[in-house]
Amino acid sequence: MTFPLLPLISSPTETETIAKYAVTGKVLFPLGSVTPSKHFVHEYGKGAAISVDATASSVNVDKAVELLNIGIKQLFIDEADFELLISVAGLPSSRFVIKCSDGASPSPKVLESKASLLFSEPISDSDFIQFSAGGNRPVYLQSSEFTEASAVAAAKKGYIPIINASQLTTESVSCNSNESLIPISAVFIATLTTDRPDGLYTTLINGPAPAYTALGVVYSSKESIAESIAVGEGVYQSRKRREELWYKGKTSGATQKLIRLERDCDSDLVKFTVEQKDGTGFCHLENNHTCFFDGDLTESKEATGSGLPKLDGTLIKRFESAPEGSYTKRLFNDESLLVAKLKEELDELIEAGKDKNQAEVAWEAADLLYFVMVWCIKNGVRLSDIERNLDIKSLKVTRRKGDAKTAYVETSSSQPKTVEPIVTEDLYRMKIIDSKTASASEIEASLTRPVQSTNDIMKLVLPIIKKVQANGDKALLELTEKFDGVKLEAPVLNAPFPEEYMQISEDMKEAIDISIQNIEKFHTAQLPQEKVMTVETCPGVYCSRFAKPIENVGLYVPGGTAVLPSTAMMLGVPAKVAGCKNIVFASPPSRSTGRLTPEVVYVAHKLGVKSILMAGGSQAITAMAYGTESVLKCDKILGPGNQFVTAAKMYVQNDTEALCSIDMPAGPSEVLVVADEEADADFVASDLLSQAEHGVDSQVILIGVGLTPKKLAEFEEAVKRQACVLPRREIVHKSLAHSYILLVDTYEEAFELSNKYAPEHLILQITDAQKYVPDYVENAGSVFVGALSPESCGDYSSGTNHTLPTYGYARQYSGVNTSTYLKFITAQNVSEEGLKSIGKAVMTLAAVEGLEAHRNAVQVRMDKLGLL
Ligand SMILES: NC(=O)c1ccc[n+]([C@@H]2O[C@H](COP(=O)([O-])OP(=O)(O)OC[C@H]3O[C@@H](n4cnc5c(N)ncnc54)[C@H](O)[C@@H]3O)[C@@H](O)[C@H]2O)c1
Ligand SMILES: N[C@H](CO)Cc1c[nH]c[nH+]1
Repeated sequence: MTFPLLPLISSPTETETIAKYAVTGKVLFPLGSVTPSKHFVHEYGKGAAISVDATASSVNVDKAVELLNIGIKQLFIDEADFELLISVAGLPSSRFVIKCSDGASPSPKVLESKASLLFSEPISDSDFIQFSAGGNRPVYLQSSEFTEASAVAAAKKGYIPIINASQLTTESVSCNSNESLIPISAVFIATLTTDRPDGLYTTLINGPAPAYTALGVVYSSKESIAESIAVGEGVYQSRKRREELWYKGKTSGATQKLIRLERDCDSDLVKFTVEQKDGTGFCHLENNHTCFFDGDLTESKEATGSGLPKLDGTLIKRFESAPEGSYTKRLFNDESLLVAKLKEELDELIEAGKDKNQAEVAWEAADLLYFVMVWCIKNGVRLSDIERNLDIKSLKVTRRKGDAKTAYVETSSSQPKTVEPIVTEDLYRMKIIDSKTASASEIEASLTRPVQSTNDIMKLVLPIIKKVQANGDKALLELTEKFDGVKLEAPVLNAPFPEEYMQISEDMKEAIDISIQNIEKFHTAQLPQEKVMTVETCPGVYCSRFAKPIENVGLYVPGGTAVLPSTAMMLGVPAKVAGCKNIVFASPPSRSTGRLTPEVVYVAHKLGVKSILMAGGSQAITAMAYGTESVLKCDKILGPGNQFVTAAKMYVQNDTEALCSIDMPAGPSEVLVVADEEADADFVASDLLSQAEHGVDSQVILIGVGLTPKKLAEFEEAVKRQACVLPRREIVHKSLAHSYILLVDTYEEAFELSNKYAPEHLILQITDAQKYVPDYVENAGSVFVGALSPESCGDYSSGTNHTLPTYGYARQYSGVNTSTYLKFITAQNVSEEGLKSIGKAVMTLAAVEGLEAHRNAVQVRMDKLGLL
């Protein structure tokens, strides 16, 4: 446990005060005094953890993220802000201290979280035990009226008192010249216990970062601890002479600077972190830095620890006085040599990794780290500085994308071009590309979907396909357990489906019924107008075409990150309208219930589905394509899904053994919204977000036509405002990171870009939107015309289908429709008159192809009829 006191320091500029109380390991600044900057914690922390008190004025999500991202350990907030910052924005609760209202218990949500608590009055002992979760959760007590007695009493009870630094002193009780000040040593000592007969505290002495070497074990008394804090040095208690304090190094010169003071979990062991005076060790044996070392006569006292800390210690000595002619000295003096070595070693490390040779990677990494450390020491940076930066970075709550800068990206013609990585810290910001100033390649890159490497996915999917082909139902059960965490007895649920599997509310039934009705109406209208379409192409030649449903269809209803009963309707209704004989659903069971989504089962029941395969991903597609003991082999597989689903669909449609076709590659959802100055920012934002929330690989594009900067800002603000309160904001944040706003001057330009992108959904929130449809739309899965036509209507209830081509396939594919479930068969009936009309033409063409039997098939008939 750390020091049982948190000093409140009025400003980060009070560097002396911070240094004085850094022994506690933590400081608290008021929000108003903090101007966040990249190196804030490094510059102002003096090695202590910095927290910020924002209870006086509430913080918004952006500010909280900014503070946490620069390495602020904890943010003190009012309980009223818990909902927005933690429940809604999803920031990690462990990074907050919640100020609870006087006299009221913290809400159950707060108590279920990992947040620390702050009270302004002591609470009852039983509440303390409950709220602190038996001592696991830090509980702070803040009061401007603390006296030494009340601060000590609070610390003894287990609180961490927060006391203004102006009320504190590092002087010991006996020397405290100002009695109104509270000695921090008194608070620390009050919490200690000991079961030693001499009343002393066993004390562990540790070196500082980066080695944190245990130097030795000594003993402390209350007096020695108070004195150590007062003089800022290592002072301990001599066991032989109780009246004497042991000022470490007083005679030998091996003094210690006190860095940090802590106690262990049951407060009977004290830990001092100290820095030995340069060139000295702790152990009485001359060449030993620490007592836990065999020592040898050549060992230098400073080069402590092993690995990087040892290298750090050695290099700093070499930097100060490297022997002439040593390689390290040469490196320190010859910068171009050092830079060349850094690059050379990095290349060698990369090469070693390509060969997957572990011993060689470790070897080369050690070389590289050596040169990196030389570079850092030359620039005045120690290993402990680097480690501190790593620790600060580990406190970030949002990260940059981590893409390499363009100069470091290997480009090959097969790779889509990328634009500069998005390096904004803003959570819900889309990158803006102004077509007037952006290069053609930047515009093109903004219209490029996140790359999905088919090869990489195929490597994962192929073993699954093979497994299901070889082991059928057994493989399905294993894979469902592996990927969906559900252990099933059997992989298929056959109709009639048990009532208990479709328990849904009346409201839900009504919503499904209305939607099915509309989808059915629209898809029935798509059936061929006549049963048989016949054309007399020339006298006596009757050509006709009629449609027949595909007999067995397998419909995939996604169920990974969201349950999509709407997709069950979109796929099932047209199958029923087309007249498919056997309709099979496949959908992964829910992790939490281990069952199918009841709404999906209800839809299946309403549409007369034959069976439901309780599996997802590529295993479900394989089972439907090839069939298993209990899964019917399907002639066509339809439905959207993630990359594993899409990859498996692509595979089976190319395998003649499967004899199976697919609807289209329908992958991650996407939308392109065209909006002008008249558009309602809230409508536009809601449409963008409704697709961004589908999955992290979803992409949304906004094309702004003739927007003023004010309007653009309104759009951005609306996106941010709506996004931060969405339950799936984590997904939204990730998909917005590869989404763009493109600015153009004219509607024509907007449609040109949109047609190039070929979006799954195109939403037109522009003046007179209907005027542009259909003439301006060349490529799109489905179009939503006008401000009052949100895409959600098409997703669920208007009647159009939501299974649509993504990834630019709208250039050549249509969305799912009734004819997707039909095959069209042609027929002809040729009369004598017909043979007269075309017989000679057929014979002439057959002859030129050298296909005599073809020619003869006409000739024998015409001969018998006497037509030749
Ligand atoms: N284009 C459209 O018309 C349309 C319509 C609706 C949904 N969608 C899209 O469908 C997708 C649904 O994806 P989803 O993931 O939520 O559900 P999903 O049902 O497609 O995939 C979930 C399955 O993936 C498999 N899986 C997960 N991790 C795996 C791994 N590491 N290796 C192998 N298999 C693994 C599991 O079997 C799991 O059951 C989303 O991208 C959404 O945007 C598209
Ligand atoms: N927008 C998705 C098609 O890309 C379909 C869907 C289902 N549920 C909600 N939306």
